[in-house]
Amino acid sequence: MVVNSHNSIDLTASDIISMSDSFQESAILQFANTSGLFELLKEPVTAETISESKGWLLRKTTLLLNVLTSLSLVVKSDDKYCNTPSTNRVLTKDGPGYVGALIEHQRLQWQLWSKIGEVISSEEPIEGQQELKLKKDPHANDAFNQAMLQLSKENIASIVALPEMEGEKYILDLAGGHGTYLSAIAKYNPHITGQVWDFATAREAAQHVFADYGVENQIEFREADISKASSYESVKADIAMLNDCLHYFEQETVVQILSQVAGVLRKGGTLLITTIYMDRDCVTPAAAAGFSFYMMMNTAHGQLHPTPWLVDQMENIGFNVEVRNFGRVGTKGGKYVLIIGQRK
Ligand SMILES: C[S@@+](CC[C@H](N)C(=O)[O-])C[C@H]1O[C@@H](n2cnc3c(N)ncnc32)[C@H](O)[C@@H]1O
Repeated sequence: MVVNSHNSIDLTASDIISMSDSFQESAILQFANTSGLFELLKEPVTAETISESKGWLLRKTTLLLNVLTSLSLVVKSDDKYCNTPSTNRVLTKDGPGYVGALIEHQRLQWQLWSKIGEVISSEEPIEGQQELKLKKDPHANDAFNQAMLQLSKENIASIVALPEMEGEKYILDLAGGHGTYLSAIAKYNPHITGQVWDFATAREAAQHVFADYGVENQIEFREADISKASSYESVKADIAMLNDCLHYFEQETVVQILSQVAGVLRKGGTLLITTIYMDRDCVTPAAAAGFSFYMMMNTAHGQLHPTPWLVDQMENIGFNVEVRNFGRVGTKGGKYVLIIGQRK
């Protein structure tokens, strides 16, 4: 790999072949996750034990365990295999950073990703995209909501700690899905009330989360489309959140949503947006361009919006805006930001 004078990378043939091969690693990881293999590898065990407990052929089970070892997901010592500490943390159900639902959500996208040509030619949602799939596939819907919940966990403490969360406030968690942000805020401050707005497909997950946090008396779920002006009629709020959701919409709709949200916020009210950061060039950081394409694949109107463009729109609408780095820096230079808008 050579970095040339324009900072683009001159890939070698071997880089390109690795790029093409990388689907194999995804498939292996996703199969191990969905089959429950990592739950069996919390303690050192032989390939025979795994093969018997799963009903898999011993020779092929051994090959799977060896390749998982080569991928650093498992360690092999003598004849026994065992999860690495990071696999225990991230890929077993009682691990503190468990993301198994997210990996399952990715696994369920194999068929969709074989249809890039169809997606790129269609204005309408196609089979396998979220608009059609989540309504009719309870397993996919559950994996999606749990995946989003798992991803939000890293951000919750920073949102709860914002000074804006003090006092008696009415908060809207727009496209709030599982409702974890608002539940955590309401648990921290019993004077908080509010609503989580999302589609019917998120209701059950959100109601479980409200009960887990013990905040059912403070907040409620409302089935509402955040892109429709009618959803905002007669609504007033002190704080609105648009966390990780503006990438479901084309630019024109984003501007409408921001204006509608500005219209419901009281003077001095706050709009919070968490998002993956993207530069104006729509290419950097590389992780952002990848995520933008991922949203195009998963939804009919999805794409990530450049963060400076979002800030411009908010300022035009009448917000004082601040952008803070937020959460950890991801792979391929990816980073997360919290955009805070104060209504003038
Ligand atoms: C990536 S999830 C984010 C959930 C939550 N805000 C978070 O940050 O974890 C995006 C959510 O937007 C919801 N959504 C997408 N389009 C919507 C719309 N037009 N109206 C309401 N919710 C919508 C989806 O159903 C999904 O729950």
